[in-house]
Amino acid sequence: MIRLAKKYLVWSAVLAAVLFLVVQVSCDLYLPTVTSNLINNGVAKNNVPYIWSEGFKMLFVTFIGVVAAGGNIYFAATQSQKMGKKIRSAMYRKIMYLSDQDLDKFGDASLITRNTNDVVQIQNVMIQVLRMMIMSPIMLIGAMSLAFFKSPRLTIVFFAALVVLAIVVAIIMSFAGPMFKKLQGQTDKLNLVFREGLTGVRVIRAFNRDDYEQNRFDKYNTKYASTGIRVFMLVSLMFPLMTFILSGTNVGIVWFGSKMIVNNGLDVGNLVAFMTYATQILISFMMLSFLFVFIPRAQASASRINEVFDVKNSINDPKNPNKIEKDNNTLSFDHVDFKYQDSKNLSLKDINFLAKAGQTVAVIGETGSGKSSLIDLIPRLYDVTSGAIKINGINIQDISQSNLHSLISLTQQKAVLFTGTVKENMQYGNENATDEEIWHALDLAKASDFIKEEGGLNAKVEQNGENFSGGQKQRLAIARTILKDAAIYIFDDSFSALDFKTDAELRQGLNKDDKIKNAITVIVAQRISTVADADLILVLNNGELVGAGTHKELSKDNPYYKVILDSQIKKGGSK
Ligand SMILES: Nc1ncnc2c1ncn2[C@@H]1O[C@H](COP(=O)(O)OP(=O)(O)OP(=O)(O)O)[C@@H](O)[C@H]1O
Repeated sequence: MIRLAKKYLVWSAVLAAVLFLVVQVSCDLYLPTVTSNLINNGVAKNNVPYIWSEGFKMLFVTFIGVVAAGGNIYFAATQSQKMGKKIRSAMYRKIMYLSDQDLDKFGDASLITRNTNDVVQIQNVMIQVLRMMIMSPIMLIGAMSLAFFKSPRLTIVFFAALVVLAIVVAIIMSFAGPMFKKLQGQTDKLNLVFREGLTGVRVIRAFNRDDYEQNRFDKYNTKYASTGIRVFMLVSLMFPLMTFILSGTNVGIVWFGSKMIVNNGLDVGNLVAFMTYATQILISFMMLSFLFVFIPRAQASASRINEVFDVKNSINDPKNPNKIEKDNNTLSFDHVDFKYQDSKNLSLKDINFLAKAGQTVAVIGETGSGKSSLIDLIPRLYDVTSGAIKINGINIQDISQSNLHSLISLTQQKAVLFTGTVKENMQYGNENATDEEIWHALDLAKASDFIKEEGGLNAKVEQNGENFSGGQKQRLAIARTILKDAAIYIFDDSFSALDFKTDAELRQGLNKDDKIKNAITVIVAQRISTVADADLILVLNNGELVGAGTHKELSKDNPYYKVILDSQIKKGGSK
């Protein structure tokens, strides 16, 4: 947590919070002395003018104390909130730059918990640190010295109380600390199950697994709740125990104090002041102990946040990058092997091919054969395990990622749309695109008809594009891809949600478009009809390239391609 505080707190504001606090504590510590004087020299001696002057002094000191407390709360609250804001943005920025490989290590649910719940834990503790953690020690030392000054013998009473209090706090903390850590881990699991349930709600209903999922959620929810109940019960125990100790201390002070008034000539005013100091000391100690209960919880959150900040991006830019311009480009795979981090086997083995500007490369193969993996390597969502991917003969690892991404336009298997308008979604592809260009892209993607019906470019796109059908979402994603002026257009199984007629019309349209005609197009598909026109068809089987050629060549003598072809002819789905 210190590391996060060092980086994200503004030290001048922290200093201001401390200064206000010092003023507040000084006022709080001075008040019992004024009270004591008022009783000893005013009330006891019936000196009314003195009572008035000390009374005004008390009011003035209280007013200054309240103003200083306000100042401290202002700086403590704004600093802790701003710290939270900065951590959230920094973590979001970090996550945006991490490769898929790095993100896979955490999982979505955990990253969301870290960026919300964990940051809130730190914010909550930080405001207390900027108040209590600074106030309590000053108050403790100040009140102890002043109380000792008033009556050294009576201090023995609250020293005894402090020892009892310390033992109680130590016992409670030793149990509560690990439980708070456990609670954070359980929050992660709860969020994971909740998120899975939410995204898979249709599947759950279709398979009638509502009860099963409900039970699964309840299991984690119960675990979370029971840890929560145990830890908060434990922490709540501190209140009655401390009140008991506090009251006992006051009884002790009054007991011994009254004897000392009779036998040793202790002033009544000094006894009253002493009791106030004793209360201040015990309350400061209580506050400090509470903080020490909550700090381990925030510390656990801070470690989880730091884990994200500490991840070294496995995909980096070179020190002296080459530059590739968008002009008559080539794309080649040169003995490419690829293995996912946690996987034992290679997902792609020795892939070689070359595509030139104006050509369409299609990738076909059965489920799990490595088609998406091959596509994901081109924009460096993952890096090759060995071999090289080259554009214009230059290894893509030798150019900057921004240069690489400027050359590529991609539609992924699952169409992703953002909340906003159709126009805003389209401008992801090209932020300067005119309405005319957007309509042209929508026309090509066979999306203009339903967008007109929805009310045009300002039609709303809801969360995850849920106000559009699967096929409509795909077409919008395709339109966005087309809108970008790129050297390589990639469509990962993007045509599968389209009917045969739309699929054929859309591809014909693409072939006529000036931008796409002169670029390299890479299409992943399951249907022979989608790939048949391609200049080069790559057939993948179990991560290996088992065929490369045109439809004519492959249908003649490639057994793998023929199996796919035959299966689709039988289903009546061939060209
Ligand atoms: N993130 C991942 N981590 C580990 N293994 C993965 C990951 N993604 C895919 N794989 C594995 O890599 C292999 C190739 O998967 P890939 O998604 O590339 O196949 P695909 O041909 O695109 O399949 P589909 O047609 O079903 O989309 C599969 O064996 C799969 O289990």
